[in-house]
Amino acid sequence: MMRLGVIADDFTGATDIASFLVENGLSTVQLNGVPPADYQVEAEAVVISLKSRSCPAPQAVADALNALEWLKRRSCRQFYFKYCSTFDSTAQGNIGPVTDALLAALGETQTVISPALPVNGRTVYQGYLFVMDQLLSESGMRHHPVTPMTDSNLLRVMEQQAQGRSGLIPAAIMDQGAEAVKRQLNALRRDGVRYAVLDTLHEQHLLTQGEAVRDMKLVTGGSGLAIGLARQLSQGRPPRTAQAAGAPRGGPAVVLSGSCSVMTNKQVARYRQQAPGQAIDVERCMAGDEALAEYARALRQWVESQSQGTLAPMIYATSEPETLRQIQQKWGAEASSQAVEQLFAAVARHLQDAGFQRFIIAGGETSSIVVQTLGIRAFHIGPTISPGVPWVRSIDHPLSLALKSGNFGDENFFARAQQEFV
Ligand SMILES: Nc1ncnc2c1ncn2[C@@H]1O[C@H](COP(=O)(O)OP(=O)(O)OP(=O)(O)O)[C@@H](O)[C@H]1O
Ligand SMILES: O=C(O)[C@@H](O)C(=O)CO
Repeated sequence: MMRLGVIADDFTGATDIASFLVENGLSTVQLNGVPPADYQVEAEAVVISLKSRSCPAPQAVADALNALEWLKRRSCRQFYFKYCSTFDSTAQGNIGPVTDALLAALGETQTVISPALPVNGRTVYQGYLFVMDQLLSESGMRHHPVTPMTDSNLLRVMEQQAQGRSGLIPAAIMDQGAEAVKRQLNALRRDGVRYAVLDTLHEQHLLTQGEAVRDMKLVTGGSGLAIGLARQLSQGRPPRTAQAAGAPRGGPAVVLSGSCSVMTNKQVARYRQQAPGQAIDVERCMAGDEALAEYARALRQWVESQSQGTLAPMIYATSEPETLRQIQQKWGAEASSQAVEQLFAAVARHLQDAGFQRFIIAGGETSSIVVQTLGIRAFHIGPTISPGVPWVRSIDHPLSLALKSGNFGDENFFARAQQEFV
């Protein structure tokens, strides 16, 4: 029985929520894009990952409705629209239009807005979203290159994007428990409020929210609300059974790091002291298709020659901001990042052919391109390595992957993913 269908607006965001679902007892499969109508999946929760976060609203709406249709055909009982815990949306914003379209398609008039993930420092108070100790609009997100967030008030942001009105369920009501939250949701509904923004200061608030919305047809949020909801749907079942299908295989492993985030830079620096590493030479990626193919073959040979140690060899494009700035100035940001992605794709394909079975990958775009290249359409979600980063096991191929969002994980992530789980 499919209890929950999640429509996620990006790839590592999908893996993030899937990880919280299994950790709270629901067996979960992630699908990369909407599969054909006859594709069979056995799981209590299904997460469909889209690439719609920075799309224009009409495209994002069409993708979300397509995913909804697939889930509805499987008699899915409840639906969850997953967006970023920092509410990333363009100036034209597609979170509002997608929410409106899903509500209309399900014949519903109200949903909740809950992006919070306190374990990663995202909280909501009086409807304002905080990143650690800063308002969203005063955090680094105000400079985001694609989705700069200059307003932290979620009621306002929603009303600017969507057709209906927003209302708030404040922390004081959240503290009173699920029955009080349900009463407030009903009161807001009577007042014609379509989007109820949920204050969230800590995990207990997420558990209260899960109980309050367990019968709501459509919920929306980051991955935190999934903690509360999964606890309800699994009735508190321990995670071990749900995670079993995604447990990592043994076999040769490699680390591919394509993120330049602050945390990934720290992780790469630490791992270089523990295992063999090879930095990517961007110039060789930019020298045309043949040179790139030749470079990928050379890297395959290097990885194979290094894979006798206890920890997997690493290939990394990860660079400090100043180095990256120089690369981008010389080659162009778009062209250099695409060439690096192509190189990772080619190397991953070679290593798959060479029998590598575990890929540890850093960066959302990098993960997405590698998964696509390896021909992975769906995977079971396994045990959590760090909050929001699980091991996953492909359904279509004998492969296990750890797909890390740029800023997620601790400094020792790459080594821990291998030492503590296989
Ligand atoms: N040295 C480099 N020179 C040029 N481009 C690079 C370099 N290193 C990485 N890139 C590119 O930067 C982009 C990083 O995006 P990616 O989504 O993989 O990481 P991220 O943004 O840190 O992760 P997330 O999206 O999970 O936050 C990729 O397109 C990658 O190819
Ligand atoms: O919610 C988050 O912060 C993450 O799942 C994410 O979406 C990162 O892209």
